[in-house]
Amino acid sequence: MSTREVDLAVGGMTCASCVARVEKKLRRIDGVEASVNLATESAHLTVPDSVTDNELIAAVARAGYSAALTGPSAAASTAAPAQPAPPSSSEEPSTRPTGGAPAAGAAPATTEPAIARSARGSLGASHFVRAEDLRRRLVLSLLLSVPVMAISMSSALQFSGWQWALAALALPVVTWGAWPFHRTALAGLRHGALTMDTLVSLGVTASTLWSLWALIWGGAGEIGMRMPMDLSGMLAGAHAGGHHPHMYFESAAWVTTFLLAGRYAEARAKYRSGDALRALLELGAKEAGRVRLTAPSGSTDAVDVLNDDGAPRPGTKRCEERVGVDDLVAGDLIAVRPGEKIAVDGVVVEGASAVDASLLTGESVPVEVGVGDEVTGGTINTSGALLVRATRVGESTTLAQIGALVSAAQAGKAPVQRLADRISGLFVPAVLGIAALTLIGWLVVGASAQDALTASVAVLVIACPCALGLATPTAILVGSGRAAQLGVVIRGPEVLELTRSLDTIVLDKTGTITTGRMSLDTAASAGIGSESALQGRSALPTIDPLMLAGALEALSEHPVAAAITAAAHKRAKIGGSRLPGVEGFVNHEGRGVTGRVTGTASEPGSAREVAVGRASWIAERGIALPGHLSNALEAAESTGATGVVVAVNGRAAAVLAVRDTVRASSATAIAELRTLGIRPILLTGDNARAAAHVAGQVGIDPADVRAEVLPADKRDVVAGLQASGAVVGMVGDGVNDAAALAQAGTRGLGLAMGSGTDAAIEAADITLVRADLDAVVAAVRVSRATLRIIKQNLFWAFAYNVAAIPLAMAGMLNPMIAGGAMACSSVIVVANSLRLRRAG
Ligand SMILES: Nc1ncnc2c1ncn2[C@@H]1O[C@H](COP(=O)(O)OP(=O)(O)OP(=O)(O)O)[C@@H](O)[C@H]1O
Repeated sequence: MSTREVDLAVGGMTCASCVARVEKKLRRIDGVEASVNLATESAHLTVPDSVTDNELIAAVARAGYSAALTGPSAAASTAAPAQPAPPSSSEEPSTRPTGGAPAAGAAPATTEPAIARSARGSLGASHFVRAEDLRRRLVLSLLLSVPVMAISMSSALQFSGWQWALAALALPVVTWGAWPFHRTALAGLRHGALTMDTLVSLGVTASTLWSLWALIWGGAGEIGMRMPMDLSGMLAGAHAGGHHPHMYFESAAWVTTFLLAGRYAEARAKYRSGDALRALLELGAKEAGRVRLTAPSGSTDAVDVLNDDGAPRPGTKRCEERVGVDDLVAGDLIAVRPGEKIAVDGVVVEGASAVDASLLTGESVPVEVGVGDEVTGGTINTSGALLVRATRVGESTTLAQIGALVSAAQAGKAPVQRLADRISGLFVPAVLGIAALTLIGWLVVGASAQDALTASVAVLVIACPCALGLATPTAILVGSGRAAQLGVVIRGPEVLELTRSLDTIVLDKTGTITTGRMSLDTAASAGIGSESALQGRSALPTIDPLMLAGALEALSEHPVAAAITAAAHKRAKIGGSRLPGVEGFVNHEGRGVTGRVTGTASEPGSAREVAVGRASWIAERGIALPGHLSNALEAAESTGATGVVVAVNGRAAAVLAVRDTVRASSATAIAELRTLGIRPILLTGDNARAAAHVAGQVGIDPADVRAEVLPADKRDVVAGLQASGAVVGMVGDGVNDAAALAQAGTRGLGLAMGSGTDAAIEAADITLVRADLDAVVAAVRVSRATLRIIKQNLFWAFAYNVAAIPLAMAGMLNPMIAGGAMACSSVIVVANSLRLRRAG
């Protein structure tokens, strides 16, 4: 059965039991897997293709909540949201066909750009509107509740007819102020759902109705009557006796006010914790200069206007127009001026410049790009003008994918949270039962109806485990938002849990501890002619091994290869020649490259078998290293360089030393990992001497260096450490690290450098947007802090409910104190989670 993923925005959920209810309804549809998140008000679903979006939306509606589609849908014709799109998406819907049937009527078609747009526009908007609404209700409730409390508590203020004034002041609070609770309670009840709001609404309604009864029929409304209320009376709650039944307007009003305060704090936290994600998405360009080409013949067909490598043909007319990024498609040509942000992921087809990717990767040095180089959306073109052909636009750009990863992390649920959801799903009926038992129990032992009702109202109000529902999501929201701010993208909340027990971190060398940008150290190399010697000659008697190696390495993507090719190109330029051609190129992963280098203009017809790679592999091929080359290799490696051997026609011809620089932050980051109780291990495919040199520079124990490990064996090193009981985190960047990253993820964590290859990022649990080991420390710190906060939050929520219910049953808790204390626990939980904004 083929399935698809769907994301819904779910409106109206207020408590953990709402979450349980929506999940239950969705899961009732055959084959549907649902994960609903209260904090992000969203649902992530895996559904069989046979189930339409409308069925899903209807299921949520049946549970008493609203739903609208926000994420991918296969069926464009059924993808219209159940409610009109929020007014924030003022732009007209995209009209570009997406391959699906056009959406019927005026409903906005959910084309990919439309989704991207709505994700950006509505992110946090609903939280903001909700927070504003709650703020208005809170302010009015507070203004009215203060005099209600003052009059109730001080007999000096109890003027003639004060009871009626009290009722007049309290009624707007318990009706309009508490409306958010009543509304969701009623919506739930229509479908037989008992949620946390049912409890709150019941508590407030019961105390209000009781008070109205007392006022009108019970004699409490008698003009001139006074009703002192002191602290002991409040604490004694149900036992505060008197000639007339008590009124509880002040309780109802303050319960509402406290709860509104808690909900307001929560809505604000949700809005603010989305800030980091909004900031990330804001990084993207909003507009771009799209270039339309017209051939002299008037044709605009690609074949007529573009040459083979995608650059405009000479003589074509260019016309540039400013368009929104949502209107771009892959294949569009985009002009990027100096200082402008690049709007898409693409390939440079014309021009050269330096691109500043610091926003995305934290790498402060701009990278030189020229024709054929890839550029990433969100980076800034600093110097020259570029013409870029878009390869990925909108949702598929690197930037959008990072954003999607962050929101997926926020929408997923940690195992601890599932537990909290399940518990609260059972909690409501249990509490209603306890409240009923309390009422009956007190009546049976002969208490007055007033005492019995007060105790049972206290149970209802105290039991609302709103704090329980907030404990995990708020911590994850704030924690993963904070992590994103620090350049750490966490794939899912379960990842947070894993960092707790992390005790070993395996660090790849090239590109992780070092920058991964290598250059040839000509002084340390041997067997290649010096440049000054070359300049005087027109043609070489025998072609230089560096040129042969450079020609071959031009076809490899390894950092070592890039360094050799760059040096060979430079030398070719000086000599006024070009790199020779190559046939039969083979890449031997983690070892080197081989191929046949064909003749140059000066030596037509000659061809040489060339191998470039690590010395041990060259030796395995039966090629011995003469003494002077062997000395050169040793000398280069002992200073931390990577030495590779060039063999021509079965004989070692040269040793090339390439050098990489250790990242400035690596040593301090490794020291900090140690203070976090994590043992750093260096894992590299490079030679043992270079590895030991780097380990010495950054402070890794020589015993913890694993060098000359082939890519396939890197996984085994991680597995071996795991077998010895270690919980391993692996940090890597290359394709050769992907398997080890995935292995680490089975019982620990895989962390990929954001500057690394897609394969590494795909395999990792955490992506470090900042190419710095500092980010690893930040990831561990934030994750540990988040987990600690989740546990504290759960403790507060549980301890509070468990301890308070018996008190309320015993009639020792006045409903007002119960409501206040409960709101406090929600505020404690939210405030506790907000502490994560400074974590890391
Ligand atoms: N294209 C290549 N040209 C020359 N030598 C190569 C090439 N590819 C690999 N090698 C040799 O094999 C060694 C191991 O390569 P591998 O890709 O496994 O690790 P690495 O990238 O150097 O280091 P790390 O494992 O720290 O990322 C390199 O140090 C180099 O000596």
